[in-house]
Amino acid sequence: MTETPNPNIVDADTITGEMHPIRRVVLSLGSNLGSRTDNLQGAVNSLADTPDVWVTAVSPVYETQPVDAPPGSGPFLNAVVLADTTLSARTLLDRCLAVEDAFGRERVEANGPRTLDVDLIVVGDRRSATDELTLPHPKAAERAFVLKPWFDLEPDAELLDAGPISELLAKIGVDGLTLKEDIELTLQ
Ligand SMILES: Nc1ncnc2c1ncn2[C@@H]1O[C@H](COP(=O)(O)OP(=O)(O)OP(=O)(O)O)[C@@H](O)[C@H]1O
Ligand SMILES: Nc1nc2c(c(=O)[nH]1)N=C(CO)CN2
Repeated sequence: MTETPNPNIVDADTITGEMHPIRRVVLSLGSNLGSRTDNLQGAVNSLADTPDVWVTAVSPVYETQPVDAPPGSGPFLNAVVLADTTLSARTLLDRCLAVEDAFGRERVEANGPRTLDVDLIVVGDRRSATDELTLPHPKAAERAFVLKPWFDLEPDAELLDAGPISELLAKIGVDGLTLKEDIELTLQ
C-alpha cells in the first residue's frame, strides 16, 4: 500500500535542517612532516571521537612517493579510513580541517609538506562542485595512495562517477607505494 504523505507531519530533517541520513564516508589521511605515524593515528582517534561519526575500518599504512609536490618533499605515509556519519558533508569537512589544525597543519604552499592532510574522498552519493568542497574528491581516481589502501578494505568498491576502484587501480598501477607492515593504525 502506498502511504499518502501527511502535510501535518514534519520530519526531523525539515525542522532542524541538521539531521541527515547515514552516509558511508571514505577519508584519505596523509602526512610527510613530523611524527608521521603519530599524526595519522591522531587523526583516526580524532575522527573516532567525533560525535555522529562512526569509524568502521582503518586501512594498512603505505609509504608513498610525493605526487605533484614541491621539489625536496619527503615521502608520505598514507592510509584510508571508512566511516558512517549523520553529519552533513560540510560539517564533516570542517571537522577534517580542525583535525588537521590540531596536528599542527600549516597552510603555506599548495601541496607543500604537511603534518596532516585529511581529505574527503566520497560522502555517500553526495556531489559538490565548490572550491570549499568538491565531491567526489577530484583527484581520487588518479591517486594510488588513495585507491590502494581503500581497495585493501573494500576490493569491490566503486568511486562515484568513476567506476570500480579495482579498474582505476589497474590503470594507474601502484608504483611508488610501499606497504609498511611495521606500522598499524588502531581503532580504539
Ligand atoms: N573533498 C575535499 N576534501 C578535503 N578538502 C577539500 C575537498 N574539496 C575541497 N576541499 C578544500 O580544499 C582546501 C585545501 O585543502 P588542502 O590544502 O588539504 O589541499 P591539498 O590536500 O593540498 O590538495 P589536493 O586537492 O591535491 O588534495 C580545503 O580548505 C577545503 O575547503
Ligand atoms: N604520496 C602523496 N603525495 C601527495 C599527497 C599524499 O597524501 N601522498 N597529498 C598531496 C596533497 O593532498 C599531494 N601529494
